[in-house]
Amino acid sequence: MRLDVVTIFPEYLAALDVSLVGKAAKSGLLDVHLHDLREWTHDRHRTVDDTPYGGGAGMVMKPEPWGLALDAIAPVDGPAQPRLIVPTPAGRPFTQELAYELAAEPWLAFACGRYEGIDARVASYAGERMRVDEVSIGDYVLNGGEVAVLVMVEAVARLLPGVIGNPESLAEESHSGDGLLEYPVYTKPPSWRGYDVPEVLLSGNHGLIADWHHEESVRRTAERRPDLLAAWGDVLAAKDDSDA
Ligand SMILES: COc1ccc(Cn2ccc3ccc(-c4cc(N)[nH]n4)cc32)cc1
Repeated sequence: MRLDVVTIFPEYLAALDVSLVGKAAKSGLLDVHLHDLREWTHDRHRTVDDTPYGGGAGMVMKPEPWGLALDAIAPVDGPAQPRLIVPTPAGRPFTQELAYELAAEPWLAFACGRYEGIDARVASYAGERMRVDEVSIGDYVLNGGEVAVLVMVEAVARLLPGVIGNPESLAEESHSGDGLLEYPVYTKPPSWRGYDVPEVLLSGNHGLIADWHHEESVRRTAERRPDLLAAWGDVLAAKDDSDA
């Protein structure tokens, strides 16, 4: 997979060279290209923002540098186009499902906005030749898109074959598809500062352990994410109807 990231703070994305994503990049599973948006400015101050039409606080990122950046990275007459991901508080939710979808793409480009966002015409212009998704990583407000890109790149990269050591672990994770949160995990020692590992996990009885895992997942989901449990209940009800 090729990844292009355009930002006015390329140093923010240095984290992509670390750990899992860094390993994927070094092993050729990921081909990461970082770009400084100011490369595509031509005034003395390398200006990337201006005041918003319609008034309002803050500044908006000018469309011209973004248009030049997109044309340089993904030429109009090029053999392929990337899927463009634009982090924004006003975007569609980033979910594990979307992470799997993006992991199947051969080429992703990420546009990191700052200020109050990017001139809306940039997404329209890009949309003429590539799929554009405006994506939110959660209902809270960041100062820019860089952190959101780090989140999404990590969530996507770990799904690529060969990136993480134990692919089976992907199936058991929270949000991995059964709709429940992950059960609590333990390792040695069996007793630590007065806290003991649940007996069942030391029993070697795989059936009881599986039951305990499921019960703990349901308990945690009911406690922390009742919204997921409601959805899970609907799935079960639909399954019962179809089995009836
Ligand atoms: C109109 O309201 C605002 C508009 C933009 C901003 C700052 N900002 C600029 C670019 C940018 C990209 C992503 C995000 C973001 C994404 C999520 N889930 N939270 N925050 C924030 C971003 C603040 C507020």
